[in-house]
Amino acid sequence: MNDVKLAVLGGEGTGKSALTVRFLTKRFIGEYASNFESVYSKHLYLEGKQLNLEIYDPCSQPKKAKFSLTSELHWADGFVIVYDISDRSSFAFAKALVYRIREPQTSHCKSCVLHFRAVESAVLLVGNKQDLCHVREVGWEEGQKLALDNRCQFCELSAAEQCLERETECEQGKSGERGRQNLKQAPGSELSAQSPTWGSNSQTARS
Ligand SMILES: Nc1nc2c(ncn2[C@@H]2O[C@H](COP(=O)(O)OP(=O)(O)OP(=O)(O)O)[C@@H](O)[C@H]2O)c(=O)[nH]1
Repeated sequence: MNDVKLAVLGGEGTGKSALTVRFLTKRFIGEYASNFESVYSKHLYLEGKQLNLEIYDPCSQPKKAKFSLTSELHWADGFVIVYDISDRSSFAFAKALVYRIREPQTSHCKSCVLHFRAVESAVLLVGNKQDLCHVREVGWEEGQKLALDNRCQFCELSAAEQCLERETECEQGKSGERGRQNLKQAPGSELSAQSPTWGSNSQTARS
């Protein structure tokens, strides 16, 4: 079975936990305790292959050096960078994260070390809270451009609701279908959460 490690990063309150839990359980839970960072584990099938997916969901640590990302770059195979489409500052934060991951000096990242050549990490840029498109501060085109310019995938989503319904209401909400994950849970697969083996605040995972 292949192991795939994903780190979910982004500004405070952008919905990292909501998206992670929605993906894992198909449920939206409105409020989370944000004091702990967690690594969730799940078995699933993707394109006929069985995967053991580990997802790192950090807690927000405003005082932490925001863009060092050293531990994450060593640990993760790929990154999900989340911003809130109704919060422009969260887009600026996401942009800085994308630049950090893509900057040439990031040659010590896990995938580069593994392959002894400049293999890039996969990055998915997610504009969350598409249901708040009536108070949108970041255009769909801006997200798409940032992604294209930095060799990332891009989608807008709402962890809170079905995007398809919202698309009919939002002039710019054309990306929800593209953002759908084509991941299928393996029969008998298990979801579990544990503390990360690295990080500055390795404590009990939230439930
Ligand atoms: N309207 C709306 N609210 C959302 C959505 N996703 C998350 N939220 C809300 O946004 C707030 C923050 O969500 P979290 O999932 O805790 O965000 P986070 O990025 O994990 O937060 P920190 O860990 O504190 O940085 C909560 O009140 C959620 O209910 C969404 O798609 N739409």
